[in-house]
Amino acid sequence: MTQDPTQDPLVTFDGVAKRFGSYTAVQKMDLQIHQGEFLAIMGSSGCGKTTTLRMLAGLEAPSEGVIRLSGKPINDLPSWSRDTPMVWQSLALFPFLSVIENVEFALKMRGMGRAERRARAEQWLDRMGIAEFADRNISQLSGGQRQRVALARSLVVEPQILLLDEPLSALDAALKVRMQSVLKTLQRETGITFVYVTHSQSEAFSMADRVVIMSRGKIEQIGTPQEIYRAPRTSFVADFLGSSNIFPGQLTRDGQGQPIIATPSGDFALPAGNTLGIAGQSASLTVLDTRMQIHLQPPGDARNSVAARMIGEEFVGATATIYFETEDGREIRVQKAHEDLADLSLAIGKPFHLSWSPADGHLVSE
Ligand SMILES: Nc1ncnc2c1ncn2[C@@H]1O[C@H](COP(=O)(O)OP(=O)(O)OP(=O)(O)O)[C@@H](O)[C@H]1O
Repeated sequence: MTQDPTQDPLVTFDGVAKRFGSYTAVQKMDLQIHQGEFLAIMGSSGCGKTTTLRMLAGLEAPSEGVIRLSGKPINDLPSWSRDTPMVWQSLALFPFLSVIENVEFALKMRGMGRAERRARAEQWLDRMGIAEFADRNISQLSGGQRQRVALARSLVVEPQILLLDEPLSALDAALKVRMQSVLKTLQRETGITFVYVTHSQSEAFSMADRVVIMSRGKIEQIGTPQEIYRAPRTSFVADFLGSSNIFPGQLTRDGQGQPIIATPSGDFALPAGNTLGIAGQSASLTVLDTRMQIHLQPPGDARNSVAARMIGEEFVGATATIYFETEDGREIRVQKAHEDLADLSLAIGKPFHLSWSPADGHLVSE
C-alpha cells in the first residue's frame, strides 16, 4: 500500500506513556499510523507491544499523552465504542455458537436485521474460504479454520482499523505461511488499516508496509522492512534482526586521513557518506551476513577483511550459514548458496579470511 504523505494520519500517539505502578511499560511514544497501511510492531518479549495495542483498543488507559483516531482524542472513549476490534492468538470465539453465528454476532449486537446480517456473514465466510463450515461447531474446526472465523468475525463489521496480537502464533509453520498470505491479500483488498503485533521477524517483514521495532518500552526504529534490514539505526536493531555482523569500535582516521572504524577485530574502511562524522565517537559497523565473502587467502587491499576460523555450519534449503570466530573472539556469520562454497573445502577449525566491500558496511550508533 502506498501512502499519501499529505493525508492526515488515521492514528496518532502523541507522547503516550503507560505505567503499571512504578514500572514504565511504554515510554513517551510518538507514532503515526496511516490510513490503509499494514503496520507491524515487533520486539522482544516484554518490550511493550501488547500494551501499545491495548491502549489503541481502549483496553488500557494511557498514563500520559494523547491517542487520536482521525484527529479526535480517544483516550476517554470506552473500547466498545471504538472502531478498533482486536484479534488475539487465543481467538475468543464463542464455543456455544456455530461458525456463522459467531461471525454474525457483532452485527446482531448492532441491531442489524436477521436476513442482512446472515447475508453479510456468508459473504465473509466465503471470502475467507470457509463457507462450507458455516453450520459447524467451533470445536469441529482446525486451528487455521478457527483463525479464519476469528478474522471474519472482526472484519464483518468493516472496521477502520484491525488490531492483531500474535494471531498466528498457535499455528504450525506451514499454516502460518499460508495465513500470512491470506492476511496480506485481505488487507490489500479491503484497505482496512492493520496493526499487527508479533515477535516473528518473518511475519513482520513479509506482510507489513512499515515495521516498528521496540525495545524496553521505546521505539528504536520505524521504517519499511527494506529500510530497516538494509540500514538498522542502532546496534540494538541490527542485533535484534540477527542478519548483520556487528563490529563495535571507535571512529578515527587512517594514515591518509581517511575515516575508519578501529575495532578489536581490525581497522575497517567506512562506506562513503555514512561516517557519522565525529572522530573519537563510539559506533558499530554492521555488515549483512549475505554480503560477506569467504577466502582461503587474504583478499586485495580494497576490501575490508578479517582472519577467522570456521566454528560451525547450518543448512536451510538452498543456503548455508557458516559460522566463524575472529582472533578476538567475535562470532561472524556468512550466508551463501551451496554452489558458492564448493571450492573452499570447509572444515571446522580451518582458518579463512572474510571480507566485504566498504560500501556494504553500515554505521550505527550505540
Ligand atoms: N497489567 C499489568 N500490570 C503490571 N505490569 C504489566 C501489566 N501488563 C503488562 N505489564 C508489564 O509491562 C511490560 C510490557 O508488557 P507487554 O505485554 O506490552 O509486552 P509485549 O512486548 O507484548 O511482550 P510479549 O511479546 O511477551 O507479549 C512487561 O514487563 C509486562 O510484565
